[in-house]
Amino acid sequence: MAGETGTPGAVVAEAVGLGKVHGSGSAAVVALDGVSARFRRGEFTAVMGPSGSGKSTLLHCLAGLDTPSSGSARVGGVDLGSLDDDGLTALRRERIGFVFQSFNLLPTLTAAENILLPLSLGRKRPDRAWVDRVVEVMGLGDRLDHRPAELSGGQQQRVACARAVVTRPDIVVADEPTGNLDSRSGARVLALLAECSRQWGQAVLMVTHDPAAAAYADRVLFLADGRVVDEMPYPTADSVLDRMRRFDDEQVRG
Ligand SMILES: Nc1ncnc2c1ncn2[C@@H]1O[C@H](COP(=O)(O)OP(=O)(O)OP(=O)(O)O)[C@@H](O)[C@H]1O
Repeated sequence: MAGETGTPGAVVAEAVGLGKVHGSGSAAVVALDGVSARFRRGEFTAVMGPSGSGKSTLLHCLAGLDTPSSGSARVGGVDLGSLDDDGLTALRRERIGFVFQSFNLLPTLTAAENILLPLSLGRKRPDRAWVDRVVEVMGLGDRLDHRPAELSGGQQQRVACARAVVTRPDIVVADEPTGNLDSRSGARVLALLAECSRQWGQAVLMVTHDPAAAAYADRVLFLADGRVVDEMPYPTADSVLDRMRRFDDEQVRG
């Protein structure tokens, strides 16, 4: 399986006709309505769209954190729906890295212990050179012994990023990773995500509302009402902003 997903440009994650309905009866909300998309090794994808368009739900389904109502989510050729709880936990730990807006660090552990946590949970030996490189790119060398409460928001998010990539997962999913950060910390996090895809060959999937953040990606998928409505390769902040304005105009006219 590692060989299959190790080739540059290989599809490492895929949404196939993904549908998700939250709730039931009169309270049912269609969050995803048949989303199909492929995510390749070395490709950084930003997911954008209005509030409630299904961005987080798509990320959660692809990361095995939510179960689709129809269609399938695949990572490394494995249909997540075919796995039992233990299989899903192992796949998430080994193949998927997560970065959330809320950091989700363990408060009693130091930065170094938080970064190495996925390896210790998987009983894997750290690759020292790799860990050092991640820590260097994140600029965390002098903060490793600090606990989360002793770190700034930007530093905490960089620890969360380092933790997400320390196992060299096939895919890194980031849900508004810069939403709570000042622009300098945000730029650092985005630079790491870009390096993950360009230098280290991971597929990176990031939800953002910020055109400047999306400009770090190789392409943007635009969602509306639970569907992929457009895709933009080689985005710039201006081209993304322009596209978003046209969506707004279309909605007003429609
Ligand atoms: N657990 C849930 N129960 C019920 N409805 C939900 C649940 N999670 C999401 N939804 C609904 O599904 C739709 C899609 O939500 P989702 O969070 O995926 O959108 P989003 O594009 O990420 O939004 P935002 O940009 O505001 O974060 C929304 O209408 C939302 O209210």
